[in-house]
Amino acid sequence: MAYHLPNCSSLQVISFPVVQLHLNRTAMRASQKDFENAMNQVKLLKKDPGNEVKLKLYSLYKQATEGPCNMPKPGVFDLINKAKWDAWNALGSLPKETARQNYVDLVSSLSSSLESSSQVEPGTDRKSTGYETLMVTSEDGITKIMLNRPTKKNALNVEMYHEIMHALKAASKDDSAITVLTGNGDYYSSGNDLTNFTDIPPGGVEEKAKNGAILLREFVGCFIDFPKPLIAVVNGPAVGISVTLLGLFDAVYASDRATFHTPFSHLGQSPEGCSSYTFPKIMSPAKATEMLVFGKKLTAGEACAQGLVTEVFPDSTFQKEVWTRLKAFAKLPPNAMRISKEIIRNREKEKLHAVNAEECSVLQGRWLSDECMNAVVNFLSRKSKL
Ligand SMILES: CCCCC/C=C/C(=O)SCCNC(=O)CCNC(=O)[C@H](O)C(C)(C)COP(=O)(O)OP(=O)(O)OC[C@H]1O[C@@H](n2cnc3c(N)ncnc32)[C@H](O)[C@@H]1OP(=O)(O)O
Repeated sequence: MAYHLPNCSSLQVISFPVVQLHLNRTAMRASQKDFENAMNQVKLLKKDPGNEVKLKLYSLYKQATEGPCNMPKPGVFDLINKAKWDAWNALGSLPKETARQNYVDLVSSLSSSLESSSQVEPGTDRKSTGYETLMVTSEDGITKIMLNRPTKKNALNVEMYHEIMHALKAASKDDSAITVLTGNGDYYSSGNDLTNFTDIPPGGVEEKAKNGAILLREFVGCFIDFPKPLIAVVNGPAVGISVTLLGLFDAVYASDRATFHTPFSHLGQSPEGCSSYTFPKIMSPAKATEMLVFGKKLTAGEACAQGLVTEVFPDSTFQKEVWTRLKAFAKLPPNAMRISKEIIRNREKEKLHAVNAEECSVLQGRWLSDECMNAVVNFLSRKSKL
């Protein structure tokens, strides 16, 4: 069974074997017809039901067709197969007939809740921007880069990292005066997409970690080098790399609903986005340690008091107030703003690139640690959240 498909989301990674297995089964029994109908319905679902549900479907399918889990437990690094094994094994000695019935019931509930959904899938207008994971617009002198995976809390998958770099490079050359990064939906961003860890290349986890470090270094480098005023409009909670990068922005406006959380130790990881350098400078070494080492989550007000956030607005008026202000900023002479940013930031650039390189190298090692692997497995098998 192929568990890793190049350039596929984790959702496909898990759903594919389920569908393939379904197609291979031909044995007929009394309620086999309903079961087969349900298998076909799964393939027709228009909206992705999410990994948790797909693991449930997988486990029920296996239990219904093969009985209790009889496979050896996959290794800790084999994330997808381990999550699937855990789900199947958790069904214990559930009888085959019950599993089959539960599978049919689950598919039926999914069909009614997902098929009838009139909610427009976010990103449907992506053809107008050419991006899969972003909405990029340019008007009133402002290029707005909006993270657009709201159903995933705007988690940054590999494609999004590349698209943000592309959008920043384009914005640095377009005729807008300022550039804004914000999020679509209730989150600003939940940080690195933890399913990025599941697509292991032929060179194994070492190659995966090396590629991740190269990508991260290039990604953060784009923020260090960005030449125009760069403003974050933090519309909701921010996690991980979406928080650390804020130290490289020129202004950060936040809704009072936003929170700022960098749970690196909880994830067996270490700081990135130059935060090991910018945060102690912005908020003092001790306050930076509380955030980056102990994972203390800050409210928007606290982040403002620490200097990470420029100003906080009530959520009810956030968008109106912030965009009015940004439109006024965007009318200022663009060359003067660019030159002033340069004089404020340029003497730090070399240092920031060196910090970025060091952080990426340390993280490369962290990604290979048991602490990190276990945290990712726990999230993917839904044993833990932040
Ligand atoms: C290569 C460069 C690497 C750079 C290094 C970066 C490091 C970091 O950014 S570390 C921070 C990583 N982020 C996290 O650990 C957050 C993990 N997510 C959560 O703990 C929770 O999802 C939450 C607290 C952010 C939100 O909880 P809740 O409101 O209960 O919503 P759900 O958990 O149901 O989430 C909805 C949907 O979104 C998926 N999702 C959310 N965050 C992530 C994520 N970071 N990675 C992958 N997927 C994420 C979640 O799985 C749900 O999906 P479905 O189950 O398919 O509905």
